[in-house]
Amino acid sequence: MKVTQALLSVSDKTGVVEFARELSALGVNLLSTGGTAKSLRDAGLPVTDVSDYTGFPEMLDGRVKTLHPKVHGGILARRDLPEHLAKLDEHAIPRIDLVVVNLYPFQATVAKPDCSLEDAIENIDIGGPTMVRAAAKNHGNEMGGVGIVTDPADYAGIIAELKANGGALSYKTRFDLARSAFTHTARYDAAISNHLTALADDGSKMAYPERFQLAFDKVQDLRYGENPHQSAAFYRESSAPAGAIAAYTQVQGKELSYNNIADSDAAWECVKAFDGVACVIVKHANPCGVAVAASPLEAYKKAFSTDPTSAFGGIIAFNTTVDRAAAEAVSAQFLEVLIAPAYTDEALELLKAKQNVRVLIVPLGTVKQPDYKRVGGGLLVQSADFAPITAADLKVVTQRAPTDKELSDLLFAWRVAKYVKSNAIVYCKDGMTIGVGAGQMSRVDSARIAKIKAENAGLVIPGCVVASDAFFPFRDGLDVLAQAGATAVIQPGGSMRDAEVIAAADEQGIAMVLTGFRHFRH
Ligand SMILES: NC(=O)c1ncn([C@@H]2O[C@H](COP(=O)(O)O)[C@@H](O)[C@H]2O)c1NC=O
Repeated sequence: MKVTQALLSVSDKTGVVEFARELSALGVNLLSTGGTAKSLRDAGLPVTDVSDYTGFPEMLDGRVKTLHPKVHGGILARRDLPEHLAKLDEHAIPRIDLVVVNLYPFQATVAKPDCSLEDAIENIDIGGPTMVRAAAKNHGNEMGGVGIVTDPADYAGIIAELKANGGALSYKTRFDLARSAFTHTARYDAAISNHLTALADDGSKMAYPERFQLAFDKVQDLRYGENPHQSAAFYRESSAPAGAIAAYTQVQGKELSYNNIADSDAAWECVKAFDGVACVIVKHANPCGVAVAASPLEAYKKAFSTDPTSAFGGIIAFNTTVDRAAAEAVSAQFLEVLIAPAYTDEALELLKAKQNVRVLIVPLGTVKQPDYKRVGGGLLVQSADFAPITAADLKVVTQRAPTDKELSDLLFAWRVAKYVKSNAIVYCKDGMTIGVGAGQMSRVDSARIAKIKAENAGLVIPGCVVASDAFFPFRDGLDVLAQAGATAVIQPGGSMRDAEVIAAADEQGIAMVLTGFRHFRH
């Protein structure tokens, strides 16, 4: 069924004039509301104001514009039911076959820090969603129906199809548009609900709404989940920030798996924590090698040497452009995923020889999103673990203060510890990890494991520094580090036995600094 009449009513007027011009050239009659009609008329297009069409003025400050039977009858009449079409004739209501609507900018309005409740309420669109839902519901069938366009990005495709299809939209297109339209209004209402249910009785905004709606779009089905007997898919937030792993572009390699994406996130978040050139190798969501250096090649070599055994099959991330030398070096090991903000052409050329390696480009950027964790029947939500620290924030509690070199390694170790699952103990020296103890139920065991791993890798522990993601509950963990030859420790402090732990450090000539906060990661 040919599109004969379109109603255009948009807040975001991007591209609407060009779109309407094409529609008009295709012989489509244009109806429009105040501001949109003005834009079209100013561009010289023939347009009828909805108020002239219905015989009713826009009223109540725009609260009532399109809410009229002549509009909604024209949209909602089923094209396949003669009695519906007869009813339209009886009341002299022409069909509206295409509805082009996007809504008052509620999300942008409430994102403003000084947004009042009155402002928010006035930006709740009523007539728009009513038309969107009506048109989406009546997308129809093969006999005909209404097209509903809510996204300016769809304008070009619609015009192309109308031109190719004798001025009609296929059922498939109308159905696809209807699904997008219902998503559009669902997300709009979700934003309203999230905003209004976060308002406390005194009008202040609570951090977490009483009712919480989330919006995600499927990127892809995954072959399986964490294990092959689990099904899985990957979803991206509808407003995923730049800098997040979800913003990846895959340049080559096999399809990403569930574990690849989870580990890539861990590697990417960790590598972005460093200002200088850094490389992070992750296995099972834990860094097994982290280093900073003058070049990506050197950073990789240092990171790899922390734990060559675990690096096998790892995820490798750089916070800088991967050049030919670094690409060549990483290609020499078995790796699952390589992540970086950019690659030189030479590096990409070289990586082509390893077609199984998944190569991702992700733009750099700090992500401070809330963190969600599913538990049986519920969702834990918390703010991001974002707590930058400098040397000036540290409190020296031992007789000996760390040297400048120790201090620099301590800050490096603390940054790494944030990304290691608790209990985390990280031995570091010269801007690289020496041994990583991760995910242990006891801190002293983590200290022992990190030491064993350093020894297994043939690395020299004496002279290294150590970060502990949370306080030492007893002196035993500290004693393990001291006996291994560590010379300085960074930890939050705050244990009932801090005095005992500090005394143990003093006994063994260790310099200890406290951060005052911890970095649990479960
Ligand atoms: N009240 C109504 O009948 C009504 N009909 C359409 N709107 C909205 O008015 C906006 C367009 O207005 P204008 O064309 O005047 O710039 C669109 O976002 C549309 O969703 C309405 N506004 C709000 O509810």
